[in-house]
Amino acid sequence: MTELEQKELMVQLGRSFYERGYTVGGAGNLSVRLDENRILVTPTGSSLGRLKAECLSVLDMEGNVLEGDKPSKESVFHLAMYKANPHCNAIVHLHSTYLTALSSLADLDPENAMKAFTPYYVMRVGKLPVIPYYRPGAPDIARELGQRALMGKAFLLANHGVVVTGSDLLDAADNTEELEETAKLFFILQGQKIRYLTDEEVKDLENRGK
Ligand SMILES: O=C(O)[C@@H](O)C(=O)COP(=O)(O)O
Ligand SMILES: [Zn+2]
Repeated sequence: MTELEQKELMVQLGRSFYERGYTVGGAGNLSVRLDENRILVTPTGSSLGRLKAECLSVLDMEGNVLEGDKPSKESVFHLAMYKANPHCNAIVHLHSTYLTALSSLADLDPENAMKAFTPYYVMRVGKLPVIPYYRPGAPDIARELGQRALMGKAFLLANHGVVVTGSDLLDAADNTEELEETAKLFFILQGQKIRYLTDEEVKDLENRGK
């Protein structure tokens, strides 16, 4: 995919997230690895519904702006994850409703905020570790995500939202949508007795994915 096509895909994906209610206002940010030395990231304060290809920020791996508008204040954590995990090629950060609700619950299991009760969740994401609360843009988020970037594809930021990775932007978007849908089901099922997948069932799905 050319650089222009990557930019156009980011604009289109941002609009699609916005129009389907996955993001509101100026919340959230997206990024993609352009090559080993550069990433593309959404500008700070921008609505994902109204991105413009020519305004998207191009950064080197040290965070220097090479092109475009002032980058997301979270570009530090995006860069930390790309540096730590060579298989991570795209990142979606959203404050989507059900995942942000989940991130606001007390006493979440820090290793996995949502145990599996559907196979597709295991096949796309698997588990959802929790990063403790830090203010948005804090370098601590970058440190924590950098340390854990090799451990999974998705992370819940306590009292904030979700960070999801993928092999490319569309893969990261599909992982995000599956995760949000699973969180929605989790809340719909509150008060009911959920049959969680057993450890054997989870392992069987994980093995088939290899
Ligand atoms: O929650 C926040 O403030 C940020 O994490 C965010 O979602 C939007 O920040 P920018 O990407 O700098 O607009
Ligand atoms: Zn945020």
